[in-house]
Amino acid sequence: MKVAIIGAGAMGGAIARGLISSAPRFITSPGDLCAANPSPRRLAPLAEAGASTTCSNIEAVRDASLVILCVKPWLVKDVITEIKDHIDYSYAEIAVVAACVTISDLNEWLHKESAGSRSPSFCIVMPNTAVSLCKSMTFQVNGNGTCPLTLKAFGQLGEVMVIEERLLPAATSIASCGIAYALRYIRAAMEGSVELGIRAPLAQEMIVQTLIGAASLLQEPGTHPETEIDKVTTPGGLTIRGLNAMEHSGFTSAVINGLKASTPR
Ligand SMILES: NC(=O)C1=CN([C@@H]2O[C@H](COP(=O)(O)OP(=O)(O)OC[C@H]3O[C@@H](n4cnc5c(N)ncnc54)[C@H](OP(=O)(O)O)[C@@H]3O)[C@@H](O)[C@H]2O)C=CC1
Ligand SMILES: O=C(O)[C@@H]1CCC=N1
Repeated sequence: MKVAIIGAGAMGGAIARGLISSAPRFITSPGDLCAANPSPRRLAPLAEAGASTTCSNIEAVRDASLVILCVKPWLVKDVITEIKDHIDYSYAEIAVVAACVTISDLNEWLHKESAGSRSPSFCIVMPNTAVSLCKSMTFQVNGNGTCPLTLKAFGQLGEVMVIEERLLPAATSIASCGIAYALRYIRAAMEGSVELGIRAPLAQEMIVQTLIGAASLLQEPGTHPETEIDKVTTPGGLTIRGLNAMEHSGFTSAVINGLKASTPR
């Protein structure tokens, strides 16, 4: 089965690396993947990993069963116009990875006279950059049909939730942008650690393991962040002083404001 990735930038490249590393679970071998990008420099590492690469979007989508479109949102319409006549709507699925496009936009852009009234199977997919390590939180909004190939592909690349379109803006902010917010917390904690005399690489190791622990605690059934925080905060102790100082600096408000600011309208 051929998978085409159109746009091999940050996200397309990460998806390609994730699919290659998870072979043979979705693609049988790296050669089943064809990545297209205008500048060859993005393609070189994928070619080295065994994927087929091309600067022609049309060549990439020919005979593909799954087309994953990963270009900037404002290019989606033009790229669809370029490739749609070369995609066989009778079997191919189209997964569009782009913020701020809607199912209604895609319905209109994907329509082609030659297909009569046949609509392609398509969906919007919103992963985060951890797809490259198969640890993404990905959302899928189906436009037409259930898009089982897309679900299976992204299921190899982490967790997938099929959601309603109305939830996608918030979900994008929480997880696709949110991975950057989590990383910014880590950077902030590293800066604090350096001020406290810990070298940055050692601080990074300490903080990352602490966050893995925190996330793992919350993966246990029936728990909640505040329940776990209560276990840490000795009355009159150290942690509550730190938490209160963070709140005086607006920690919770900063996070809420950030999530709201990055929710597409
Ligand atoms: N980055 C992220 O974490 C996330 C991104 N997204 C979505 O993914 C999409 C891609 O974003 P991102 O990967 O960050 O952006 P990038 O700019 O990193 O990648 C876009 C790629 O598309 C290529 N490109 C430009 N024009 C065309 C074209 N006509 N045909 C084929 N490829 C083309 C670019 O090539 P060149 O560099 O040669 O111009 C570039 O490699 C966006 O719509 C974004 O909303 C969604 C979730 C998370
Ligand atoms: O910042 C952005 O617009 C893209 C979409 C979600 C994550 N990155």
